[in-house]
Amino acid sequence: MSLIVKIKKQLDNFMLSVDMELTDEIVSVIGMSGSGKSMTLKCIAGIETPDTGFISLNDRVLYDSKNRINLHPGKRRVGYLFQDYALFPTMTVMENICIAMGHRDEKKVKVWLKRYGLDGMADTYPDHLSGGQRQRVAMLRMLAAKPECILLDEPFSALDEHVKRSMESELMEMLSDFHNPVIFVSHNRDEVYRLAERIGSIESGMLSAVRDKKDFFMRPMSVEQALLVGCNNISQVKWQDKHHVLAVEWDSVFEVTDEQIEQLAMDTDNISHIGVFPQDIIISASKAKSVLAYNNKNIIRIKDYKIVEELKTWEVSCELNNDSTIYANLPKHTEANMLSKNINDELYIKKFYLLG
Ligand SMILES: Nc1ncnc2c1ncn2[C@@H]1O[C@H](COP(=O)(O)OP(=O)(O)OP(=O)(O)O)[C@@H](O)[C@H]1O
Repeated sequence: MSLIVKIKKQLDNFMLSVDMELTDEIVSVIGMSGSGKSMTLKCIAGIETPDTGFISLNDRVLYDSKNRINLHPGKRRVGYLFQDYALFPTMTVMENICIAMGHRDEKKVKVWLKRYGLDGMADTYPDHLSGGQRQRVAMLRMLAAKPECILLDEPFSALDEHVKRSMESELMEMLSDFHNPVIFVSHNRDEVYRLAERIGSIESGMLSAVRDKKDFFMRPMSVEQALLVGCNNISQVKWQDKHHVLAVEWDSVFEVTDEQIEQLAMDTDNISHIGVFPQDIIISASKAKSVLAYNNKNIIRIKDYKIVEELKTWEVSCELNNDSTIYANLPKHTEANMLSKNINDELYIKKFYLLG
C-alpha cells in the first residue's frame, strides 16, 4: 500500500513543491493559511493538475508529466472529503451512497446507515440533515466507492464543537478497517495530534520532511513549525560563542548545551531564531531560587505584565523594555491573586528550541 507524490505547481505567488511517500498510515499536512495544503490534495485527487512530476497509488500511475499520463479523477480511486461535504442535493441519502458504489445495494447501505446513527434516513435529502449527519453520509459515500487512498480536507471545520469529537471518533472507527494511505489537513493542533501518525508542514511552498507526530510537536526545527505547534515566542539570535546565543529581541543570553548541539538536525550556522513555548516559562518569584543555577543565563527581564484568563490557563503577557511581548501560560489552578504577587521582573526559561 503506497502513495508516492513528487510534484511541482506554480501557484499565484509561489512554487508548490511536494515530495512525500505514504504507506498504510495517517499523515497530516499542516501549514499557514494559503500555504498550498488543499492544492496538494486536489492535485492527488486529479481536480487540479501539477506542472511537473509524478503521482502513483499502489503502483498505479495517476499522473506522470514525462509520459503525459493524467488519470481522470473518477478513475483514480482516491476518496476526497471536503469541508462542505458536497453531497448531491437532489438525491436521497441512499442514492448519494449508491451512486458512489456504482450499483444499488440497499441492504448493505441500510446496515451502514444503522451502524452510523442514520437509521431511517435512507430517503432523506441532504437539506434535511444536520451538519453531523451530512458528514457521516459523506464519509459513507466516500468509503462506498472503495478508495485506495483517502484525502480529508478540514473534515470537521463546519461542525459544532460538541459534534466534532464524536465525528472524529466515528471517522477513526470507519478508518480502522481502511489499510491504505490517508492524508489529513486541519488547522486544529489537537485534532492533528490525535489523528495523525506522522506530520509534514508546507513552508514557503515546500513540504518539509514528514516526521513522527511526537517529534514534530515536541521538537520544532523552523520558525514556521514552531508557530504551527504553539511555540509562539520567537526571537532572532546571534551566536556569541560556541555555547551562547543572544536572543536579539529579548536582549538575553541563552546557554546552549553540547546535547542541544548534538540533537540539531542542521549546522549551527543555519540557526537564525530561538523559540520558547509559553508553558516553558517560569514566572513566579518563589521558584526563582531553584532556577538560580542558570547563573544569569536563560533569563528574560520584563518591564510589565498583564494577566488574561483563558479557558484552560492563565495567559501572562509580559512586556519587555524594548516593548516586545513574551507570552507565558500557567495552569488554571494557579490563583490569580497568587499569580500577581509572585511575578517578579525576570522570566526563567526552562526549555528553548534553536530554529533554522
Ligand atoms: N488554480 C490555481 N492556480 C494558481 N494558484 C492558485 C490556484 N488555486 C489557488 N491558488 C493559490 O494557491 C495558494 C494555496 O491555496 P490552498 O487553498 O491550497 O491553501 P491552503 O493551505 O489549503 O489554505 P487554507 O488553510 O486557508 O485552506 C493560494 O495562495 C491561492 O491563491
